[in-house]
Amino acid sequence: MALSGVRVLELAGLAPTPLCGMILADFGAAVVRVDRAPRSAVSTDVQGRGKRSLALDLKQPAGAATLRRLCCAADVLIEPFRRGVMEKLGLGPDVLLQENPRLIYARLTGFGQTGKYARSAGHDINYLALSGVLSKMGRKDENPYAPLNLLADFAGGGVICALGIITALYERIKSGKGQIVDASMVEGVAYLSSFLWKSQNLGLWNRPRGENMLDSGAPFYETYKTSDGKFMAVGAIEPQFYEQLIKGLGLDADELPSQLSFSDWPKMKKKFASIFAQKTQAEWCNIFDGTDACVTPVLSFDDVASHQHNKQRRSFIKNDQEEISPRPAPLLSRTPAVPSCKRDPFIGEHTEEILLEYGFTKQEIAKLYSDKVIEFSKPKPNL
Ligand SMILES: C[C@H](CCC[C@@H](C)[C@H]1CC[C@H]2[C@@H]3[C@H](O)C[C@@H]4C[C@H](O)CC[C@]4(C)[C@H]3C[C@H](O)[C@]12C)C(=O)SCCNC(=O)CCNC(=O)[C@H](O)C(C)(C)COP(=O)(O)OP(=O)(O)OC[C@H]1O[C@@H](n2cnc3c(N)ncnc32)[C@H](O)[C@@H]1OP(=O)(O)O
Repeated sequence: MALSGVRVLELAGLAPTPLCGMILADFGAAVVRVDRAPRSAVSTDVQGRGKRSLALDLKQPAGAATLRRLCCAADVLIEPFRRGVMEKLGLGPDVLLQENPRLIYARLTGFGQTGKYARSAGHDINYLALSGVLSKMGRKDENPYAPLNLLADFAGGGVICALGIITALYERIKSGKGQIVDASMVEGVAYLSSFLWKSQNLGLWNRPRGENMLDSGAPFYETYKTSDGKFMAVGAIEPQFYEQLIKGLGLDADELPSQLSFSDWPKMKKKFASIFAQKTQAEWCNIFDGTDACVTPVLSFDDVASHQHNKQRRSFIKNDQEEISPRPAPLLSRTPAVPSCKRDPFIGEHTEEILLEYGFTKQEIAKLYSDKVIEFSKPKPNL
């Protein structure tokens, strides 16, 4: 796989860092999740695919020293804490990069390492708000609306941080040097919104929130309820595709206002809604599948893996526990990701094997264990 041979230490955190680590693991990196000791009963990391777990108490000097030693033999460290936490533990980049100048030290935070908010708590919605992007989201006359915690946490956070790490690894081939990746989710999601910034002069966003073409203002870029309580998504922007939408809906273009007549959009939405409400989702799929009308079913998580297109591409996978999840993307032709089929690791499940692999002796491990610096967890056999 593309990242085989790359050793990653991921300090356990909430949603974004686990995704970043899982992406690297899916593409072949050996990812160790460093969990807290004393450990909580259950890990909150549901994105532990392909990782191993080491439980380590970083608050004890011997625990911090253990991490320092691990970092000497690692390529990447990902830390998910707010500004100053790692420095307080004596694990700041100045220390770790001095000991291993090749280390990529990735800091995945909400607000970044500098600035007024660097030490403040926050979550996806706060980062999205500060990026300016949240102000653009939501329907007409409603408050801004955060689309789950997908944008800041995962797109602007986990994925952008993975991009930073891979870029730094690539650069290291030339320079031989590691560096710090300061991945702020505010900036990550702002960067993702470059199109919004750069398209302002096109008039795409001149109207209030919820009244523009791509923010649920337009009748041809909207979701509609079907007679069986499901939904269809319509994205017929270009005139030639809009024409096919109109045809599929059984309307006559000559009797309708022009596609870009803003003042007619609310009326047209009502018209489209009443038509979509007359047939089931499956019936609309029969009409629109195979056309360029840009009309697709809004699939539920129950239906998505069995949809013909997704099945044909094997876009969803099942692990040993029969749990379905999305296959890693994108597809690389020669060295595709090979996601692990095993269950996620228990906290501390691989403590001993990881330490041995990183050069600790059995005696050193026994001492760390008796000093309660590390913990082991053995999976219980199935009854
Ligand atoms: C919207 C999302 C968040 C969604 C998360 C939810 C899905 C989950 C959140 C709570 C979960 C539930 C809960 O845990 C209870 C149940 C548990 C059960 O097992 C499962 C069911 C639960 C109901 C469970 C269900 C779900 O999992 C939850 C609902 C986000 O936006 S995520 C993005 C958050 N932001 C960031 O990641 C940005 C950077 N980080 C931060 O800003 C802060 O870390 C943050 C997130 C604000 C948290 O602040 P906090 O004060 O808690 O931490 P830090 O200041 O960073 O300091 C960390 C301290 O921990 C010490 N430490 C770390 N590792 C170790 C170690 N190995 N050993 C010892 N000590 C360690 C570290 O030294 C720091 O100590 P100090 O505070 O003394 O300096």
